[in-house]
Amino acid sequence: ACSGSNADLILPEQQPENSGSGDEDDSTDPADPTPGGNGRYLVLYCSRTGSTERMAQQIQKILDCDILEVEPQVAYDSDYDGMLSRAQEQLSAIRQGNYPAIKTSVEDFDDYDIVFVGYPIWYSSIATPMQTFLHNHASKLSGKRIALFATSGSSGISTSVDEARRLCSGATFTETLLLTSSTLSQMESRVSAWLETLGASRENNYPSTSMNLKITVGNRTITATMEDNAAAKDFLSRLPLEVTLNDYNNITEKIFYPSPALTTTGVIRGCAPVPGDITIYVPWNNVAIFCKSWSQSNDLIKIGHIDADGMAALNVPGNIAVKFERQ
Ligand SMILES: Cc1cc2nc3c(=O)[nH]c(=O)nc-3n(C[C@H](O)[C@H](O)[C@H](O)COP(=O)(O)O)c2cc1C
Repeated sequence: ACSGSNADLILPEQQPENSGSGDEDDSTDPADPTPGGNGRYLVLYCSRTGSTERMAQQIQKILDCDILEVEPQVAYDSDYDGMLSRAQEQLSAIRQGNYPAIKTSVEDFDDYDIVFVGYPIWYSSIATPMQTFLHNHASKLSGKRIALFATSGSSGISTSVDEARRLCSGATFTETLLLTSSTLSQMESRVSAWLETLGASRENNYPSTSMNLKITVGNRTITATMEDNAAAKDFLSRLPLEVTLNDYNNITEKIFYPSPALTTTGVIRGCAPVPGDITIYVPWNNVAIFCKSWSQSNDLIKIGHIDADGMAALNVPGNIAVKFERQ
């Protein structure tokens, strides 16, 4: 038999149901926090021995955003074996729908566009306090982008991603980041690279009240003002965004399909579009920027309007590559 070079791996990752391959990032196709302003980002984490906490602090340091620890009602066991059996009991209770109590709750997530959610992997699952938090806040997290990050001995993250998706079915999930015991030392570079991939930066960490868009079309920059509704806010939360606008209906509209579709839940419908209106055509989930006026439709939601003479840059035939950014 091979001599076990992995013999010192900790126990839990040997669980039969876990074939986690370790430290690769699993891409998914996608209050009352401590002071620091009402930024676009919130970092939530739970951590028993500090690894996930260090990762959370690293994210917070780069983004200069709010951070909040999710704490169990009853403190973690300092005894490792004791913690293993308690975790197993709690995980099986959760399977029966009984979530262990936690101390932490958040009033709402209105100020945040991306909520970072970090946890240690326990038996391939999300550590139990975070499972409770996600369960308790599922409806409040609906429509938010959630960026999962985790630490583990060596297990993969995919089982826990599936759990999070089940717990918060109304949220959208970004690419994730996992650090295992063998990659923890690369925390700084891995976290920075990940945040870059997500388009999360300190510069973007400002209140989501700015409704102004900058749109780059070739070498022209035009601007737009967004509506104050959930669909427009969802659009703003996706920025920066580079897309190709296609002609529709003989250049009546310039359209593209956001993926995933923008939220339209609870947003008042109905619009008689005029040139410059940025809308969502609800049956198809496409964004349509109107170049010409069109008749009133209850399937349209207005999410913004191109300012001043900006439409001159868009009202041209053919496909146009554009970049939307916050102003
Ligand atoms: C109850 C429990 C279960 C664990 N299960 C696993 C596991 O299934 N796979 C794994 O690789 N590591 C497992 N670990 C190790 C932790 O995931 C790892 O040490 C993690 O980095 C701890 O994060 P923390 O310092 O933020 O608490 C487990 C640890 C505990 C306490």
